[in-house]
Amino acid sequence: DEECDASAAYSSSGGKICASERGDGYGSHDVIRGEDRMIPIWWNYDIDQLFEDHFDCGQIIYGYDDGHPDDDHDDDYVDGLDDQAVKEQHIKISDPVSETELEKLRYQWEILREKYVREVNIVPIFHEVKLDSATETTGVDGKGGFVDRPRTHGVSAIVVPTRIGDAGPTKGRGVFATAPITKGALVINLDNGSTGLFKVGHSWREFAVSLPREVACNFIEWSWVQTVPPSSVIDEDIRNGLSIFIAFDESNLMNSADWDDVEANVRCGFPPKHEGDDWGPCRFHYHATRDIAAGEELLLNYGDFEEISQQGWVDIGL
Ligand SMILES: C[S@@+](CC[C@H](N)C(=O)[O-])C[C@H]1O[C@@H](n2cnc3c(N)ncnc32)[C@H](O)[C@@H]1O
Repeated sequence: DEECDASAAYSSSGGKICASERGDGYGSHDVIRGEDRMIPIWWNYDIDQLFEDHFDCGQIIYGYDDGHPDDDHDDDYVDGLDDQAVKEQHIKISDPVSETELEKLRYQWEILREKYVREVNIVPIFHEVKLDSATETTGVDGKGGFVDRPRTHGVSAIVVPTRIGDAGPTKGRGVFATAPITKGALVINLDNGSTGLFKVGHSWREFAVSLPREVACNFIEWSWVQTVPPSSVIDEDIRNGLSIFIAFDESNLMNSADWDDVEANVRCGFPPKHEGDDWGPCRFHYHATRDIAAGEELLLNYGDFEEISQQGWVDIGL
């Protein structure tokens, strides 16, 4: 095939990469021509290769495109922010996220939830759909325009009053309290029948590559890997042990405090009854570590539930 030969490159294993479909933002037609079979080029990609090479997410996701496309993107989060600005970021009153952006996010959560229910559903999702009005305009038509579509709501894992706000140029969107939250209060309940789970890295990879580009990039950003401890010796919950999780609501917009060296105000597990005792195990509940004022950003320590090294992704096959 001439078109393929003209632009052919060779993979490290010697297979020819047919790049004729490159540049459409999906890349799912790229194949490595092996001896006698065609393997999609993304087949063995790890999470970073999916994000960078397959979807080129840096071009469309906040915080990555800072004019230094060759930089390791991990450094971009802190580029240009002095320490004081970083420390103050979580208490400043955030700009709201536009209604258009919110509609797009809600629509993307619906796409992910519906696809998960159809194709994976390892833990049954309560697929609650509530119609406010049949005529409300919401959702995108795939070309950036809006189409008429009934407004749907899923259940949210966040159980306190919050809104989505702009958390700053490097962080993207974040979750902000809209009313005071008392120390020890339940903030997030991921045990609410609205959290997806993958046990095998490759099924998560296949799910990701079959999504439209922007949804895929968000899906990759929002997924996390966690080793959940059993609640007792006879607990055989399939969610125990190493899994990839994805929430289908605004809880997946919570940013990390430990990346900015500020104190987290929300923590996975159960607060101790007596000051100074240990927190209970981190499964699916998150509580306020102190009183939180209206306007503050809700911040977790990602390090409390996933390894900072991200070794879990490697262990699960990504
Ligand atoms: C679970 S999402 C959080 C929501 C994300 N801000 C958004 O708008 O979609 C995780 C991603 O948020 C960003 N993030 C979270 N905490 C951050 C921080 N402290 N500084 C910079 N970026 C952060 C990173 O891009 C990370 O991969």
